[in-house]
Amino acid sequence: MTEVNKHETIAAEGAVYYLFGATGDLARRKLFPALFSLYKEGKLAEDFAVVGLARRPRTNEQFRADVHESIAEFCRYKVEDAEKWERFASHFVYMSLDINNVDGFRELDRLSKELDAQFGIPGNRLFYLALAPELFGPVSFNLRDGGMLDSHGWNRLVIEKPFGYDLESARKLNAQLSQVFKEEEIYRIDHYLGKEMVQNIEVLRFSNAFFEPLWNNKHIANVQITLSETVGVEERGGYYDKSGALRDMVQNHMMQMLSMIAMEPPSRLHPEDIRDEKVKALRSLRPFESGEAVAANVIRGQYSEGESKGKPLTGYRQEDSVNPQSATETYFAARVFVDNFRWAGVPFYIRTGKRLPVKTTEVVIEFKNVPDNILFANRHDLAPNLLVIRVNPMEGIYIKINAKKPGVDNVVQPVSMEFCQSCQVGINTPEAYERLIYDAARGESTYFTRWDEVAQAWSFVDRIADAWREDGGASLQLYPAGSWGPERTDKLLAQDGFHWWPVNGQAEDNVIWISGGPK
Ligand SMILES: NC(=O)C1=CN([C@@H]2O[C@H](COP(=O)(O)OP(=O)(O)OC[C@H]3O[C@@H](n4cnc5c(N)ncnc54)[C@H](OP(=O)(O)O)[C@@H]3O)[C@@H](O)[C@H]2O)C=CC1
Ligand SMILES: O=C1O[C@H](COP(=O)(O)O)[C@@H](O)[C@H](O)[C@H]1O
Repeated sequence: MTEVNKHETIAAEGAVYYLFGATGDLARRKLFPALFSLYKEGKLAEDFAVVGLARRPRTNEQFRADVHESIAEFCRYKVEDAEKWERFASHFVYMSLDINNVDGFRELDRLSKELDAQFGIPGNRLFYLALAPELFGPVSFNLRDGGMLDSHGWNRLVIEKPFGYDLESARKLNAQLSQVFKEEEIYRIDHYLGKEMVQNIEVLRFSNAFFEPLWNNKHIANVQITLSETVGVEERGGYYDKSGALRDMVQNHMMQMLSMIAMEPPSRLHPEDIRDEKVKALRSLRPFESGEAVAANVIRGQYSEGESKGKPLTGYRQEDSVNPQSATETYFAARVFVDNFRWAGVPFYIRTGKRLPVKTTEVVIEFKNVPDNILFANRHDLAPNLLVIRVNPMEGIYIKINAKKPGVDNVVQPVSMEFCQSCQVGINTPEAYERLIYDAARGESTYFTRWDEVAQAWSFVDRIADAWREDGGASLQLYPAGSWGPERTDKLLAQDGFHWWPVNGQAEDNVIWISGGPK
């Protein structure tokens, strides 16, 4: 085991995990594999049970076979042998239940008591809602009315995104959940917060003398956040066409990453102190006060037909379950400002889109240049220092610095030094959902979004959505699938004298890599 991976394993307290939506896509691709990984690593001991819940009928055996199939396909650990599998699978049971029928919840309570007794579980209950958002309210009411919240242990509600469609609907949803659960019992998932390198942002900032003193507008020229995807809308057109990139990626993942880069250091490492600082950063975002401000700073794109690696790609409007006249954005870019003492005047450029050339999530911190120095032959074209945080799929950081080119000419050349975390511990290790389920089971809420964060992010995003609604689609720009989005995105930075830095390790040719170079 490498240094990076050395840690003490503490099993979460025993609990029953209620997986609502157990026959769905998220459970199959993410949740079953995450539970298996936690079990393999000893983070789930033997005192747990998983109850799969959905309407369609399944026997326990069929359910366990589904779980096995999902693990074989998606889990980073493999099932070793039949005996070990049987032991793990014996913790899984299935119950057919319609969320709208309270009687089913009473029966679930009876089953829960049997499971508590069978596995020695002290009445702790974790409800994971992998369901369409309109079911979050009804399921909460029926959990309460069906007597599911009256056991001796704790109750926790884990809910998937999207948390509402706008601020108003999010408020309504929150009001429903608050009738049943206290804020500290609600764990709102943003899976980006479960990613290793997103969590690493705080560590890099606050534990390095190299970075901490420079983390402000005196030394940072701009910040660039890219969340690019090569996939199109795939089979999720029904959901995505109503959502678009703004609601699907910006309101949650992008705002969370931005708040972690911009936040002040918390005075204590307590979840509430950290979340207080994040919400303060979100509150400092300069709101777009008019349609003109949105038009000048925000780019809204949609992919049209294009190609990638010689393969033709269809346009968004030709995708299944998408309105052929859709004005939904599959691309978003913006220049935003955090109007506080630390960040005044520093542009944050953010972009996300589907059908872009590479799958990558990266943050680039571009530092201001040093004053002109007469000693250097090429002093007028020194490259700025960069700190690049690679979040996904490759994890790690690299910094770009300037060094003397060997020889007598006093020429300065850019060199990069890299810490490649993926090279040490593998790609996407551990998966975000593992960390988040484990945290929820331990009552650790730092990497879940608190209501005021969600509300603040919606109020920022709603102004953009309002402006777009008013312009009736006029601001939508098409970009060929497989390209880097509408051309205007480059102009947004050029106006300020900047450009997007290459992502996905596509560093410029003239950079020398001190540690092997990007993978
Ligand atoms: N899939 C993904 O990658 C991601 C999903 N999410 C979010 O996770 C949630 C679930 O998504 P996903 O798994 O893709 O959705 P699916 O449509 O694949 O699954 C929905 C699940 O809900 C169950 N269900 C629907 N209605 C009822 C009902 N009345 N009573 C009981 N169960 C019901 C369905 O089972 P049955 O029909 O048998 O009742 C099914 O198991 C959504 O909020 C989504 O936004 C978030 C990020 C990524
Ligand atoms: O939440 C979502 O995230 C995924 C991208 O997640 P990543 O971990 O693969 O970067 C995105 O494809 C999806 O549309 C969105 O709902």
